Amino acid sequence: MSTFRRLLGFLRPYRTGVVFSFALAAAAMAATVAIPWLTGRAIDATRRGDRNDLWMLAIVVAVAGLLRLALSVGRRLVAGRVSLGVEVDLRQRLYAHLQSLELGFFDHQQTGQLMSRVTVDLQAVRFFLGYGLIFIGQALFTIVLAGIAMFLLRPELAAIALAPVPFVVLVAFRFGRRSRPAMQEVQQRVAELTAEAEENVSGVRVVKAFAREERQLGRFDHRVGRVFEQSMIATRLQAFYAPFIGFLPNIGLAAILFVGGRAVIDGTLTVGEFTAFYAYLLMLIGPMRMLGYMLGSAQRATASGARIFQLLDRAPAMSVPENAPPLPAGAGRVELRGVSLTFEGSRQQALDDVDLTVEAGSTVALVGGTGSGKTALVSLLPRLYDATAGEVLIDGANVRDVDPRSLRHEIAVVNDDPFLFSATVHDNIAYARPEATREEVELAARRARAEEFVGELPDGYDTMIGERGLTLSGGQRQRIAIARALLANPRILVLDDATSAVDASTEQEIKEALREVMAGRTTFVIAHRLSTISLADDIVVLEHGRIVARGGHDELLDDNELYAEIAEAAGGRSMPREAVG
Ligand SMILES: Nc1ncnc2c1ncn2[C@@H]1O[C@H](COP(=O)(O)OP(=O)(O)OP(=O)(O)O)[C@@H](O)[C@H]1O
Repeated sequence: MSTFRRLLGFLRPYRTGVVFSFALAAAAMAATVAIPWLTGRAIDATRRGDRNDLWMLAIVVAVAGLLRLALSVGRRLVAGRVSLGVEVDLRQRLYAHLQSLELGFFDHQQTGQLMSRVTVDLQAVRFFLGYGLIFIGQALFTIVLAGIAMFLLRPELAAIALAPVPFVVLVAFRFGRRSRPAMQEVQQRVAELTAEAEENVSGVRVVKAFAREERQLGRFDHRVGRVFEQSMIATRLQAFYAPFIGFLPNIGLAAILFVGGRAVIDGTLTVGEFTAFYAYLLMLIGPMRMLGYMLGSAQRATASGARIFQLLDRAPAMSVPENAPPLPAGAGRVELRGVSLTFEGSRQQALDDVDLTVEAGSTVALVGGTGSGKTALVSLLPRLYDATAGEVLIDGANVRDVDPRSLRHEIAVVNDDPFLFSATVHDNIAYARPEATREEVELAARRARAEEFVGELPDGYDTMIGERGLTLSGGQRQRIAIARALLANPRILVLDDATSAVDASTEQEIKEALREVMAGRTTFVIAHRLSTISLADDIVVLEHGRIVARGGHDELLDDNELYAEIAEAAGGRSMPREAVG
């Protein structure tokens, strides 16, 4: 189905509004078209010296004007409602669709590109659907009505006056064909510009830290230049075609002056009729210009629509069986059977034939060099990614067969660079359980050793945290994230480098608190410090996506060279005391 027809589909819920605004527009135009005819009769009445008729006609013209005013106000109100309604629907649909897409999709997207689609492209579409279409309808209607009025007045003159119309259609068609690809490229470049701006703002710390403002400015200027160049191409097309469409009726005007003027001299046409005719022709110029302009906006909307549909047509890759049951009750036993994972767009396997069973309630540490697949492994548990091969089972249920919401409810992940929302500390901690009481939130914060610094914030738990929590230190953010995970009260807890940014003594405190929380939960710990690894009963060593060893610290030190190396780098060969026993 063509993009244009699909766009029209968005108007379906507003059928009544659309029909109504077209009807109002048509009635307003009928009143407008009546005015030149009435004017013509008034001029003839003047020539006859008929004061009564003149008086009557003046009143009727005023009434027609008032009618037109009322109808136009009504039309604008109804059309505005349709336009804004389409905007709301489109926004909600796009946003709901984005939410339904799997994490892997976002790995390959630039935030700015997505933002541009949900803002710039959406505006173009809603403007056209809400107003543009009605303007086009109104313009066509005026041309048809004025044409009929002219034919009724004088068919042969009308034929001359309307002769340019087929050319107008032809020119408009050519304009459309040339301008659509140009507009599509403009929209694409605007999206690139938005992406650049977004990265500059998000990455402002790095930009400042390396004093690279000028380089960023240079890149931004380059993008701005690209938008300018392409917009100029589109503008040149519009600059030529739109006035040209408006110019064509002027030819008719000249012809009518000549032919009609002669008819008046010959006495076969009254001055009033001639004036009315002339007024009709003038009346055509506006709508024809409007047609040219609106056809441009139709091209823009179609280009934008294509970009929006590209997004809407991207089906979620992660399928969930219909009526999938919730995760069955259990204590959090995890089993990976022959699991492999290759990320989209990657040639290398992140996990290669991994078999791993973690008994309920136990704590396992994953260690390995960077890129060895630790994060990849734990991201399979809440089904953030699907394994390319093999099965992931939690309490005996394949994660692919259960409702992902219930699954994710039971698994909390804390990583090294947690994302916090622009909201209060309380709301950030209570993110997974907004109904949690203040006491529960405070208890979670106490356990995560966040209580003290939260108490020092200006409004305590009600302090607003800046975007992404950037007003807090890395260690503070991690503690809020741990509190958030603890409050969720999950069956399985994943701490992926979750204490990497806190100092050793705070980590020690968090660890003690975690011991208490970890009791009765299955916990995965990814850490580079031996002191954190010591939280685990059991250590799994990963290398190039494969499990190469598993066991206790001492055992692995003796048996596994890679582990011995990692342990050495992580703080020495001997385990901290509290880990023993
Ligand atoms: N979203 C992704 N898309 C494509 N490739 C990815 C993605 N995430 C990770 N990878 C790749 O998969 C491999 C395993 O990555 P993973 O993040 O699991 O490593 P890790 O062991 O957690 O490392 P680190 O200790 O540095 O965090 C790496 O080669 C990485 O480049």
